[in-house]
Amino acid sequence: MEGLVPVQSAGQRLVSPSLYRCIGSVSIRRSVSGLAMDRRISSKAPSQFTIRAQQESLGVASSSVENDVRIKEWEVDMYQNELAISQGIRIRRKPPTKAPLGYSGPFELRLHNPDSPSNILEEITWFKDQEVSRMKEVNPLEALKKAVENAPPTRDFVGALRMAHQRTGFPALIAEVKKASPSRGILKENFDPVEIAQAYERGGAACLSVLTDQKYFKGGFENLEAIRSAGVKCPLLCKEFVVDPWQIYYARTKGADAVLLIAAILTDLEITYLLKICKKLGLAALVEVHDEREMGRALGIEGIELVGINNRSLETFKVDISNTKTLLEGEHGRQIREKDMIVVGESGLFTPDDIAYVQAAGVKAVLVGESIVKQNDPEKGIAGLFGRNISQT
Ligand SMILES: O=P(O)(O)OC[C@@H](O)[C@@H](O)c1c[nH]c2ccccc12
Repeated sequence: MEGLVPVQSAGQRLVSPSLYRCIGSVSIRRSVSGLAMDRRISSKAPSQFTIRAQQESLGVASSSVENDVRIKEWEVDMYQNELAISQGIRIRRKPPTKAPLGYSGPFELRLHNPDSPSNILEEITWFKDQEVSRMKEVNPLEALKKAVENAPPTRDFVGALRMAHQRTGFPALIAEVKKASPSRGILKENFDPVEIAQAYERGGAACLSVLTDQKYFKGGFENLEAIRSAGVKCPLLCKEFVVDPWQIYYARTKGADAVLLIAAILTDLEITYLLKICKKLGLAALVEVHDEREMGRALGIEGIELVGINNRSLETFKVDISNTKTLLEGEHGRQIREKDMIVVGESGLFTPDDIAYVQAAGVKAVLVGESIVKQNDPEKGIAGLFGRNISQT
């Protein structure tokens, strides 16, 4: 990684934060192609010193140099999109922008991309990108890193799932604290996250999942914090749309024990880096897949312990619990057993038959929101979902 264009030097930023991200002392780029691009740019892009020297000696207008830098930034974003597409990722991470003035290069021939989001997942991802930029200004990464040093230790999310599975003989339950969703609207009017979390814990949940997205799920980081400080013992999954390492640090400071990484929006290299950050911070990571291709990608990434199979497409909202079975058949299922990974069956589970169905398919855990959060008494909701009391077996 040496020899990169510096992220910042002499108090003046040469490239935008979207190009380079700092994790500890290591500067990383957002994509595999980015690694190649780093080399390309580092050999071509002048240092700030050189830029200034050139400007002074040649009298070149600084705006033209800035435009060159803008072109490079834009091109890198385009390369990143190409890489994501090559991995079967349909979600574009940012709205397409027109090439900067004076651009000539490999993307000239590219067909025009529609500039409105093509589905809800893409819309959420675009919004998240801006939201995170705003949040970063209030809470810079350096401050979060300091806060993490003094944060209480995390709880063992994966261990809690394994223990509950052994104890009950059922898939371990990750019970979701969820007020609303774009597909189902408001699920519970009088929503008290702490009360719900405590009821889930009494009902035998192994872990909890807490939606922190405000705009689309009416969740919040304050819910995560409140549940944590109310003395709930279950490990907590921060249910977010992670597109930036900063969000992982932030989740850790707010009491998360695990985070969600959605394969539909992250490249393999991003998942790899984010897993490393999770490990460094003592967090578990639930890597979510929805189709065969994403499952294949997840199996090729080193260090994944928990894979979630979402039965709901985040692009179309279609729910089909046979997705869990399909993705666990054949070679993928064999590799999962061989690696002793825990598979979590996610979404659309309502009855003891549903639980039995995904268990027979091979899951050791389930992630359930709607069917239990909607009940007047979520504790009883859990017993209804499993067909028996799973709190003391
Ligand atoms: O409410 P359900 O159908 O039981 O689903 C829970 C959970 O699987 C779902 O909320 C979910 C799965 N993956 C996500 C990613 C983002 C937001 C939400 C989700």
